[in-house]
Amino acid sequence: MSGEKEKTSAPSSSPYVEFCKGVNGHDKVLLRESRGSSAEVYLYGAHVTSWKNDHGEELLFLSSKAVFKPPKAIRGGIPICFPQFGGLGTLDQHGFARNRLWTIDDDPPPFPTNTLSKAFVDLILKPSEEDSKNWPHCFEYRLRIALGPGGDLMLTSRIRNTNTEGKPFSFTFAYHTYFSVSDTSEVRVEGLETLDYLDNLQNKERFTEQGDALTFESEVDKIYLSTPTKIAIIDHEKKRTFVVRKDGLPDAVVWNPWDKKAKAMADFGDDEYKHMLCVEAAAIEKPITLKPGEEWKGRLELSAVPSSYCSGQLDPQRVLLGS
Ligand SMILES: O=P(O)(O)OC[C@H]1O[C@@H](O)[C@H](O)[C@@H](O)[C@@H]1O
Repeated sequence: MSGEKEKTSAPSSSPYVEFCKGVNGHDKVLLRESRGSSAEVYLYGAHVTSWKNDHGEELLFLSSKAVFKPPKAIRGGIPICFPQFGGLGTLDQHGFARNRLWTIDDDPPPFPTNTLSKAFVDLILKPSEEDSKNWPHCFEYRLRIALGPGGDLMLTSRIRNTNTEGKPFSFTFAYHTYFSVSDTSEVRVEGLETLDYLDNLQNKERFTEQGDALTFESEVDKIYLSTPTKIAIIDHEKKRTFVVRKDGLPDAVVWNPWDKKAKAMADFGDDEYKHMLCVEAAAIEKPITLKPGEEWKGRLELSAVPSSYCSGQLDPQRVLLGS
């Protein structure tokens, strides 16, 4: 509009994207969609800590004991596990991306897909000197976090090998999503039944999931292999179904620490395991290998849809096919 001074300071806020301070003065980005849904992203870890629907209801679990202080990763939301999932390598558990300070990517390369979203932020991570000592590879990790007009949350990771000496590198990866649920014992996960999994509680031994949808009554820590691109988490008490859509991420981790492990974690409330479930879109069994100049893309799309589930009346195919 004429007469209005254009803001020159970067980054500049808009009705859709606001740059502000969060817990302990950490930089935070608020994404808002016109119908009322929102998300919060900390630059520390490129960590999504909140995702709310257009009624303002929180959809992600964030521990009341979460520590917003480096080098600890934030407990809850969506930590990024890169370049290593879990203890599968020489790095610290889940790699270093979740406890590094990311920066705003002001000039991201164009996105091939056309999104209608105006509420998005582009972040970038490049290795520090210390990272290069522990993991001697050059990379650029670009992450776009976007809220769709209907409130869907979309995370797109683009990781490029920028080694100049012709060296390839391999990594494992996960979007470690903590979903907020009314009661973990009442939740069902559909889309993983009959698949093979590695059980982290039994030395990563391989088993095949039997029977029906997954339900939970004790600690679970499983890596499901070659999973479908859609997984549903059905919370009948809340009458809500989360649909996880993923691309480039063949595996899916399901984790809940249950009571004993919950008590052993300093940044997790003793009873909080009753209200959370991690379903993590991942690439673990077959590490991703990139030659110099190559780029990998891994995309996660989360939606929360109202569901009127009554036990025994649900056709899993209908949830997964979205009809
Ligand atoms: O405490 P962290 O490092 O955030 O990890 C939490 C859990 O993350 C899960 O992804 C792993 O499968 C579990 O084994 C692990 O305990």
